[in-house]
Amino acid sequence: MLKEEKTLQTFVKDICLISPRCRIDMPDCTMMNKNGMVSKIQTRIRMDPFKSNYDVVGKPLGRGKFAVVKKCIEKVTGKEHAAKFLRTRRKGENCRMDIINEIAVLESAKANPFVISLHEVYETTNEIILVLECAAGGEIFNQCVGDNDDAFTEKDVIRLARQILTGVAWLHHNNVVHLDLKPQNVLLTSSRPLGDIRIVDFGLSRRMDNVKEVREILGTPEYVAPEILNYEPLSTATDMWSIGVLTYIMLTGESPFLGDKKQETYLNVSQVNVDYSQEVFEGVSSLAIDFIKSLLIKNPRQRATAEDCLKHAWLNGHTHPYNGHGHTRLLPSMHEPETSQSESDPEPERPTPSPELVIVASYSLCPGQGEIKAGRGGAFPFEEPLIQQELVF
Ligand SMILES: Nc1ncnc2c1ncn2[C@@H]1O[C@H](COP(=O)(O)OP(=O)(O)OP(=O)(O)O)[C@@H](O)[C@H]1O
Repeated sequence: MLKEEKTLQTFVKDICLISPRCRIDMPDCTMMNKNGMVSKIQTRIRMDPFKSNYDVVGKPLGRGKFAVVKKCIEKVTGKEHAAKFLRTRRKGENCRMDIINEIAVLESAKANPFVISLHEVYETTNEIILVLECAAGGEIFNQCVGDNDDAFTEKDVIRLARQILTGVAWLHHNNVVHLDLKPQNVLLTSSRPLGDIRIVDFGLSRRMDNVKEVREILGTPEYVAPEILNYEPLSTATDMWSIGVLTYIMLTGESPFLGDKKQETYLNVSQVNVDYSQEVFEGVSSLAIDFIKSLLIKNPRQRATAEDCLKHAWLNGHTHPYNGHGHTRLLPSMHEPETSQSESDPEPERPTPSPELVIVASYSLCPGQGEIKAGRGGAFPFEEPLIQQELVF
């Protein structure tokens, strides 16, 4: 057995034994509001100028809707980090508490080897800066849409999926749900040689303990589970759906539910309209397909949990041989997204389009940042997260 697998197995065993060592530092319940957001952090927020302590280098590592992430070097140590600059005001509202919640989740997951680690926090008049471990290999998204030489082999996907599941099992065991797992939020410590995964972006995360029910409209259309569209309670199973989608994309390079219109995407999700054909899964083992099928199930209660998944035969050395290419898929060429934005600014806020679907009461969208092939032919832009609109308890 490989050393890394051994470590993973020990780690998973710890989780399964509900080891007290694995439990995250539980914040006082009074520090948690009723929608599962944590409002108390332990990290000291620094008010001295970030730039006195760090040099920002190169072009941005990535952008989100309200954040830009830049590589920086800590002056004292010479160590590389990723600084996430988050605007505190969004659409005219003070969103500081959302950022505090993100910090709290990162803090509490510091013992989780597959969650990005938080080094320091700074605050200025308009933004909060999270100084994070730098995941130099970038998003797994890039390798999902990369050409054949960059594409993951099934063996790669097995190793990465085990890491994602181990990280997520840990979160779930500690009552944390991520709610925005997608190929842009799973990073690599290095791309060549292929490194280890780091889960990022806990901006939508919630704690499920001491919360009766969380029903929110959030997530990214292609990855959201049917219960989100149906406005039903969210749970750890909601993340498991996204892992099913993520695995499908890593193995095939295709997004299983993506349609050419948002309505079509939503319909595909709510009808669990998935293409498991030979054509899409050329050279992929039947166990891999069986694994995905255990996750893309409409009823959240019937979906495999992260711990179930880690015991699945596909992740435990029972794969069938790969195709002759040693790659999981043959990808069409895909172009990089164009950007005319200045490097230092986060994406500008876009006007909220009018609602397009009855089942999702209202949501806002911003343009895609990349492209991936839709499950049913054609390349369509990735869609950005739905913005939470309403909470019901
Ligand atoms: N620690 C890191 N190391 C390297 N790159 C990173 C790191 N954190 C984030 N990135 C890059 O920046 C991008 C945006 O980061 P992140 O998803 O955390 O921002 P966000 O504003 O919360 O995003 P969203 O709008 O999707 O919620 C990521 O997709 C990734 O490409």
